Amino acid sequence: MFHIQRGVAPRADLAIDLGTANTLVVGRGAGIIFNEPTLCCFRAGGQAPELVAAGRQAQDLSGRVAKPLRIVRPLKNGVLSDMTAASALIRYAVRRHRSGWRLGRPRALIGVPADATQAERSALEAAARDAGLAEPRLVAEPFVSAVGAGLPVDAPRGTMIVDCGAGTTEVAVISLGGICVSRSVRGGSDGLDQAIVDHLHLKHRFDIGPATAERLKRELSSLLETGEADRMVPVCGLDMAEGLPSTISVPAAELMRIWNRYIESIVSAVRDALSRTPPGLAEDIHEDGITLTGGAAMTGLLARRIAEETGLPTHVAETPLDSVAAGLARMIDG
Ligand SMILES: Nc1ncnc2c1ncn2[C@@H]1O[C@H](COP(=O)(O)OP(=O)(O)OP(=O)(O)O)[C@@H](O)[C@H]1O
Repeated sequence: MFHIQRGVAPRADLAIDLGTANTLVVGRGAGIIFNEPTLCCFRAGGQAPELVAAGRQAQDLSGRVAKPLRIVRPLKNGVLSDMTAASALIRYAVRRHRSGWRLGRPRALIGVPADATQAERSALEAAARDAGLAEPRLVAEPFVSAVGAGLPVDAPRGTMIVDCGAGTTEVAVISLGGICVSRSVRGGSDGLDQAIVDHLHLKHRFDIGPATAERLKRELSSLLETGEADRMVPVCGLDMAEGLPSTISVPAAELMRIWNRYIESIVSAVRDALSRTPPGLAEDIHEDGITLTGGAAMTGLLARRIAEETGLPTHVAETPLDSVAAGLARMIDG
């Protein structure tokens, strides 16, 4: 069982939800003080790469830079893939609010996937220290998002949370302040973007950029949710045969297969977690249902399909994108 370390949280000055797609920083007593994409833009050359932009400014440059500039995603599948970029982003995210803390390095609470390996945890702690934070403490993200969603995590009652992020989907059964069962699917909603890019490239010989893939994914998710799969979706990009910018129309139904694969992997993780849940806690989940958090839960499609496949009531948290940050805020505010 993953138990939260009591007494650690109230001592933190700030808390960080370093997500694959979005990074949020919460200040003690100040709420969310930073909420921007997890992206950096570096200029190569010299001894070390120079940070040119981070967060929203880096996103504005994404898909539009050429050498010596390079867009870097510090995380992949929920865990650090580039220490230098992660540490630069953390430093950037907390810099404006440094004056709010008393002298010294701020102490931080940081969310981490429940199944992160020791090496992945150590890398995150090292990046945080390198960014000027003291005593970084890690907490399991599904637990924190359950706190943020207002679930009764301390009660002697089984609660199931599915945190649907960009890089990882985490399923957890929580009771008495700890995680009893957890399952992870490495590869979250961002995998859909890449699958859409690959599909258009292979089937239509048509290339699109990351911003178009993200927009297309959201548009498709709402069409599929409202049962409008027969609609044609205009896609703007580069026609590879002609070598010219162009617009094509693709039936939403054609991309349904991509969604199905993603949803099936989540449903199978939920089923697996349920099958390993002690019967008493499973009965509680049968009564209370499943709660979804994370940005990918924004589409009702996911909740509907999980409810259909498990027969359990499935709810989306009130502000799914901010659940981890809301949980971190509650923990550091004591
Ligand atoms: N309306 C929507 N429909 C579908 N997907 C959405 C919608 N809104 C946001 N998303 C997706 O949610 C993801 C971002 O969610 P979130 O911020 O919870 O992830 P993260 O915390 O950065 O990732 P992780 O926890 O996996 O490291 C992105 O992949 C984004 O495309």
